[in-house]
Amino acid sequence: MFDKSTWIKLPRNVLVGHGVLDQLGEAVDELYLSGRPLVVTSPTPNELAGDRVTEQFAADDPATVVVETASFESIERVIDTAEREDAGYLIALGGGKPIDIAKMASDHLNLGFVAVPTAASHDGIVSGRSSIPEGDTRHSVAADPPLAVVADTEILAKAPWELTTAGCADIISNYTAVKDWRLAHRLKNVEYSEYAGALSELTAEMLVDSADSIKKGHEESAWIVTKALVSSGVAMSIAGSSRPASGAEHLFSHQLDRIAPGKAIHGHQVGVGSIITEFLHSGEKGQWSDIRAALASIDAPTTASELGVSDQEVIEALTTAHTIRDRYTILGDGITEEAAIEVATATGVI
Ligand SMILES: NC(=O)C1=CN([C@@H]2O[C@H](COP(=O)(O)OP(=O)(O)OC[C@H]3O[C@@H](n4cnc5c(N)ncnc54)[C@H](OP(=O)(O)O)[C@@H]3O)[C@@H](O)[C@H]2O)C=CC1
Ligand SMILES: O=C(CO)COP(=O)(O)O
Ligand SMILES: [Zn+2]
Repeated sequence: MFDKSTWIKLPRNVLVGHGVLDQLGEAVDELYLSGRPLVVTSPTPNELAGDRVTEQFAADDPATVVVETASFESIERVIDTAEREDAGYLIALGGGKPIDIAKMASDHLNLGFVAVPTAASHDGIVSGRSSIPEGDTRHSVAADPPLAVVADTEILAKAPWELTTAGCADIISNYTAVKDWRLAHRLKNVEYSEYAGALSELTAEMLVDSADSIKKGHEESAWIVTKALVSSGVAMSIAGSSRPASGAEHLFSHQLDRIAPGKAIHGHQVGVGSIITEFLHSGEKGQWSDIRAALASIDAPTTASELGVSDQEVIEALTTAHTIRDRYTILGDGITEEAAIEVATATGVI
């Protein structure tokens, strides 16, 4: 008997381009949401665009909640505020932090949400996953993706350049994420989607091919990167997991978040992780130097010192990354300190 089935959840409206923030109200109207919107944002995005968002919903008496950390406490706060303010739907305005928090809160509340990214810093903008740290672990939780995404390249282009290069690096890391996924499929029978894997790789390839056009101060860069982030998020939605965009390079990054908190941003850490894990996959003659060159060409860090972390922190993150979650990768059940030092040295990361 044929017993396969799939359920792919995707946004209904995706607007990317110059000035599209002013079409947010129109994009939301088309979703037939009702009631009062609750804007979930963080301090800087709220200052930059909070008023431009709320004024489009003036007739519906919008409320705002400002969160500062990506944590389960922040999610609780948003849930409490939404209940107290009797919100009908949520609008996430900001980087990955408010978007992930709104995604989880809306899932809990059974309310729709709309994403308005102010930084092209990672591919969680569109995905049906939230990534929240808790103690010694990190939860990648399934949660419905946004009903609409409104990504204004004028705003994204004015965000700190590092946030855009982080988004590029998050996409470049798809190469190794897909290798890890295929490995886990072969060795551990993890379910693999050819379509999601191919889309994820194609997204990375297209970004690398456009690397010459990705330059500080050019709105075109925000356009290229945001389209790639959307495409990568769609790959995750098709897969029903973050596997197409998160392998051992992400485990390494999640560990660095714990070992050296606040020193480097997500996309930059996964980029450096990708150089290392590509070397582990394919050895000295593999494509690790192509990944390093692609990262360098868009101004993303390629070494521990450019990340602002110590060599020892890199080694600790590499040797412990496999413990952070149950996700089989090229790190297997862990690599030794000697192996970590060797690969980090051979790739010039330390
Ligand atoms: N769901 C998923 O699939 C994924 C989720 N993530 C998660 O996303 C988070 C990382 O995303 P990231 O975007 O870096 O995190 P943040 O939302 O913390 O944003 C990074 C920084 O940029 C600031 N910022 C945002 N927009 C602008 C702007 N336009 N101009 C100036 N500053 C701005 C923020 O300000 P302020 O401090 O005021 O907020 C913050 O300091 C992590 O929690 C990570 O786990 C990452 C990848 C994928
Ligand atoms: O960062 C991500 C994809 O780029 C999400 O991955 P995680 O599931 O590892 O949090
Ligand atoms: Zn990522």
